[in-house]
This record gives sequence, structure tokens and C-alpha cells, in this order.
Amino acid sequence: MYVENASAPARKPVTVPSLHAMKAEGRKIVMLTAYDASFATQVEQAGVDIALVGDSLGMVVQGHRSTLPVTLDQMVYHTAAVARGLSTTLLVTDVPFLADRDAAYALEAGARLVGEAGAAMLKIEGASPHILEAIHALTERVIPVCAHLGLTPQSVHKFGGFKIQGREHDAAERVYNEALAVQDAGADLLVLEGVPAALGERITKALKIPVIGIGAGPQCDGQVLVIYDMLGITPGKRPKFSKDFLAGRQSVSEAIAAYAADVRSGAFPAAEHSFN
Ligand SMILES: Nc1nc(=O)c2c([nH]1)NC[C@@H]1CN(c3ccc(C(=O)N[C@@H](CCC(=O)O)C(=O)O)cc3)CN21
Ligand SMILES: CC(C)C(=O)C(=O)O
Ligand SMILES: [Mg+2]
Repeated sequence: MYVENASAPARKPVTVPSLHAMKAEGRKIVMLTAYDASFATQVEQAGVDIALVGDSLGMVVQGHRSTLPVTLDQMVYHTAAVARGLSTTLLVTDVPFLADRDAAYALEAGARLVGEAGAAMLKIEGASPHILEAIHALTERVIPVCAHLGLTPQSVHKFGGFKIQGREHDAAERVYNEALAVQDAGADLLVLEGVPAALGERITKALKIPVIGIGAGPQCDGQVLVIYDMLGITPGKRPKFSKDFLAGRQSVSEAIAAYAADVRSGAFPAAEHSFN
């Protein structure tokens, strides 16, 4: 275990079954990205439920304009670093662009990110037939999967930018049906990004698995943000759905604790962080 965490107060480990229990009991799930051991320790000590090694690291750590250049080797490197900073926080890692091109590649990613680096769950964007196959192949081999729908950043070229999805009736139906499909394929969790709040609420109510929103309104079972956005240090324009929790506070740990408290109370996201 990472030494700075050695004196952290004990809490029960967050697990896939405990996330399902949180949805059943109406307790909000708090998720935040981390890319290294020091931030992972901050996330752990603030009592965040899930740490996400997001492929957003391609943008906020590496300085690229999209998440597409991130490699599986890089995700393994960051996941192993984050794992050393955690003890009870559930560790989810993104499968990078096209590492899920078929079930065999997805299993290779699973072997490396779970077996080698220490992730507990893989997050995969989309619901096309080959992605549903990959979700099925992984979950059949007891690697839990978090699906990711709506504004899936790896689809940036198809969408023509980081654009809110599911605004028109047909597009909303498509995202809704994809959510049912990834659940049927075996996903244990869904990240729903950049969709109108009403669609976020409808999908959250329809699914048995917990739905974590980012720009998907306040009715989701939990929320996730990119940690540099909620610390106000992202260069340039932050997404509208994010909020600077360090503003007016004294430390990173206070900011993360405030984020966790606001997600749990329902104070975040407010109307200004949601789309209609
Ligand atoms: N710093 C950072 N934060 C993120 O949330 C994030 C990343 N990077 N990188 C990977 C993806 C890209 N994401 C993004 C990036 C930009 C917008 C954005 O600017 N959206 C517009 C909405 C445009 C519309 O209305 O269609 C916005 O105003 O928020 C959204 C998601 C989410 N992820
Ligand atoms: C924004 C979250 C959901 C993500 O996928 C990432 O950080 O890469
Ligand atoms: Mg991602």
C-alpha cells in the first residue's frame, strides 16, 4: 500500500455488489478521476466511492485535443500508479480507443488492466454490436464492465465535436435502447455523459444497474467529474457540466470532500450544470 495512506481510517471496501445496494437504497455514488498515486490518495481519503483512470488523461495530462491517442500501455501505467494510492476505493479504468475492437482485444485489455495493473472494472464506450460482444466476453470471464453512453468522447469525429447527445426524439430513443442493451450484455454500471436531464432520469429509472452521470442531470444514481475540472486547473474552457470546488476553499482535500458531500446531498449538479 502507498505509504501516505497507511493511517487512513478504515472503511469497508467499495465493491460491485455494494454499488448495486447503494442504488437500491437511494444513496448517491461519488466517482472522480485520478491519474497518479498522490491524487488517488486524496480521492481515497475524501471518501469517494469510485476512482476512474479516465482516458481523459490524454487531454488533461498529455495535452492532446482528444482522447484518441491514448494507448493501452499508458492506461496500464496510470492504472498501476493509481492502484498503489488506493485501499478501499473501487478502481475503474477506461479501455482506450479501439482496444475493444473485438472481444479478443477486449480480453487482452482486461488481462493487462485488471490482472497486471489492478483495476476492478473496465469502462467501455458505446453499444455497437462488437462492443456488446466485448462486454459479454468480459463479464462472462468475471471482469465487471462499466458501459459509457451519450457523449462518448472517443466518437468525437463522428459527433463533430464534444456535443450533447440525445436532444432529438430519435436520438434519445437510441441512447435509451443502448442503455438497455449494455445492461442485457452484462454491464454492472453505466456512465451516462452529456445528455438532457430528462433522458438521464428516464434511463436511471429504467435500469437495474447504477447510472453515474456527467452532464446527465441530477437524477442519476451518482456523479463523476474530471478531477482537474473540479479543482479549477483545466487549461481553457471547462465543460459546462463541471464545477470548480476549490474556489473559496483552502485545499485539494477540502475541495474533494465538498464535491463528495454535494453529490451525496443532491446539491451537485445544479440546473446550471445540466442540459435541457
Ligand atoms: N477536462 C476534461 N473534462 C472532461 O469532462 C472531459 C475531458 N477533459 N476529456 C475527455 C472528455 C471530453 N469531454 C467534454 C469536453 C468538452 C465538452 C463541452 O465543451 N461541451 C459543451 C456542450 C456543447 C453542446 O451544447 O453540445 C459545453 O458547453 O459544455 C463536453 C465534454 C468530457 N471529458
Ligand atoms: C469523463 C469520464 C466519464 C471519462 O470517461 C474520462 O475521464 O475519461
Ligand atoms: Mg473516458
